[in-house]
Amino acid sequence: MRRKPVSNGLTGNLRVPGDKSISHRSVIFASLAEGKSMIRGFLDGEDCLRTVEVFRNMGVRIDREGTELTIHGRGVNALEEPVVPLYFGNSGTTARLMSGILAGLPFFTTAYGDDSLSNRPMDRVVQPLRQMGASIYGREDGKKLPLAFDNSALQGITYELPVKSAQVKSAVLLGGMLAEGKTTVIEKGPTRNHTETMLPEFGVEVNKTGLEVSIEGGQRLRASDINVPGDISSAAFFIVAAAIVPGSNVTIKQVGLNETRNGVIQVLERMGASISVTITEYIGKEPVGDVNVQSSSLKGCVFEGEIIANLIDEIPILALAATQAEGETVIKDAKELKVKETDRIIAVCDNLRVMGAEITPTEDGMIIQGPTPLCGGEVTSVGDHRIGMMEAIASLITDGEVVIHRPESINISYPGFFSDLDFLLEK
Ligand SMILES: O=C(O)C1=C[C@@H](OP(=O)(O)O)[C@@H](O)[C@H](O)C1
Ligand SMILES: C=C(OP(=O)(O)O)C(=O)O
Repeated sequence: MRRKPVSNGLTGNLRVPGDKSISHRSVIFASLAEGKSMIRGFLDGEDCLRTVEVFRNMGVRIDREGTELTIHGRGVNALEEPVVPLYFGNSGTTARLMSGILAGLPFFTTAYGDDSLSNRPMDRVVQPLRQMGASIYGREDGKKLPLAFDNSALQGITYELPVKSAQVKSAVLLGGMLAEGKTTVIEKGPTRNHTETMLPEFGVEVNKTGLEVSIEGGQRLRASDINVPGDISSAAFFIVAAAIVPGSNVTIKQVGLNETRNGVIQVLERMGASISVTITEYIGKEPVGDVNVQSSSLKGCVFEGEIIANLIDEIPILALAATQAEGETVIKDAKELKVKETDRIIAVCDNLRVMGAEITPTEDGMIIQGPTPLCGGEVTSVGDHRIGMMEAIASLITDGEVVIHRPESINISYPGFFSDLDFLLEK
């Protein structure tokens, strides 16, 4: 794909597609529940559609009309043994959350992923689930997909998370929901909290005190309708675009502003971006609102520690913002980037360097000097949706054409990305 730099800013109001984390969880919880759930604003990107397919293969009727799903749940006990291997595609969230469920189901399942997912660590969920009594087999002794889950009764555990990961927290809690007794997960620091805030909407009691979350096994889920807010991780691409392209004024409407997800806004504010946020409503426990951003000069900053988990998927696009900021930006404590769809430390640095950025990878992040004018060239998404979108936004400010290889990976989380971008560029 070829993208040309623009001479005008981005303007207008936009609703971005539904939140990916909330869409996955809506499908999982509604499929385990008894009764009919309607999910509105569902993200119809490839990753979330994998989660839908997984439950269809276990006998759940899920009707989809665009971004509206009707899920005809019949309860956990009505799930059927799939006759085919389950395919998780590129989706880490499907793989980790579903491992918690499959480990606790009374039948045999196998699961596999694409090349990228097959190289991502699964021991982080397999290990605690085995401690709960799960029979899990897999490549490299269960460190990697493909995995197989055999019928075994799970027992609740208390588990201290060795990594800051909402996927691992969720896998253990979901295993705990199907186990006997109580399961407690203790986090090293806050991570996105959608699992624990959404389960009560499906009638499941979850107790959270500080960094400890507990669930009693054997609880039944009842159907619930969910309205999915816009995904702040998708909005982040246009928020940064508007911040760095002169003459921009963009409002992202009805976007999720959950406090465990809004780090990108906090960091951009620290960098001097002109952003205003208005919370307009609460959908369930999720604050939702509008984010207005106008172009302004940015300054470099250091971001590290607790906020990293809160903006982990936004680091590629924040790195681009940093190339346009005055001075040095240092990103630390972000080693988890190495085990995403690609090694995002390397993918971000390699591709931004092609465009002339001064950026150096480190063990747990990167160091960026700015501001640097960016130039045209050939870059690749390396099959990683967030890298592809970052490159498309970078191409707005280069001095010549940018060729983006493998742009189709963007469909993983944002199928209408280019038409939304072009809409904001129309005058
Ligand atoms: O729980 C979730 O929905 C997610 C958690 C994060 O992963 P980790 O749990 O691996 O940090 C994030 O990167 C991913 O896009 C979605
Ligand atoms: C890391 C991501 O997703 P997942 O882990 O679900 O593949 C992401 O969307 O940036």
